[in-house]
Amino acid sequence: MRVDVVSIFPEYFAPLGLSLLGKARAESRLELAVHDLRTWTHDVHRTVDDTPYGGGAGMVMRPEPWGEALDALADGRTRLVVPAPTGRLFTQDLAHELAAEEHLLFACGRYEGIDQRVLDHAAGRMPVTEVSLGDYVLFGGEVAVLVMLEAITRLLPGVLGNSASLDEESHANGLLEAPMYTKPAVWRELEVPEILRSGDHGKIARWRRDQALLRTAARRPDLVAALDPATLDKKDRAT
Ligand SMILES: NC(=O)c1ccno1
Repeated sequence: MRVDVVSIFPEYFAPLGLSLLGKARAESRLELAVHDLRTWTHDVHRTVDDTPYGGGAGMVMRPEPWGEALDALADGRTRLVVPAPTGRLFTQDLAHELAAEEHLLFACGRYEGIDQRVLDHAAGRMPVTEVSLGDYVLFGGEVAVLVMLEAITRLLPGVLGNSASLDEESHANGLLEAPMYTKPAVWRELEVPEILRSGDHGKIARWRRDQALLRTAARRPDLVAALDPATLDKKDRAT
């Protein structure tokens, strides 16, 4: 997978050299390049914004630099992703969808956002997806791209040491995962649930499934409501 990120604050992406993301890059599972939008400005002040038509507070990012940036970076494989509060909610399903793309081009808006014509013009030549991390507003798209990149690249083959983790974690099956424990068996008088130390893998699996259902029902009833009934067995229904 190739990823290009365009921002007026490319330094936000320095952490991308760390941890698994850095490993994915080092092992060529991920080609990543970060670009300064001002590269595509031509005035002495390297202007990227101006006042909004129709009035209103703040500034809007001008279309010209973005147009030139997309001209330079997009090709026939590109999917443009624009982090914005107005976007489609970012979920594990969307992370999987984006992880299957050949080329992701992230456009980090700032101020009040990017002139709408940039997205409209881009939509004539590539898929464009505005994506929101949630119902809140950030200073810009950079932090949202960091979050999305971590969620996406950990799904790429070979990036996680043990890909089985992907099958058991939260949202892998529509539920939150069960609580996890490790040694010592007793810590500050708190014991690891006996069932987890029983060695009975069938009972352990059932306990974890029950805990996942109970935890999800308590914290995210919306996820329970969205479950496909066909994925629930009789024991699930009894939980
Ligand atoms: N909610 C978001 O994802 C977002 C992106 C930029 N500002 O807010």
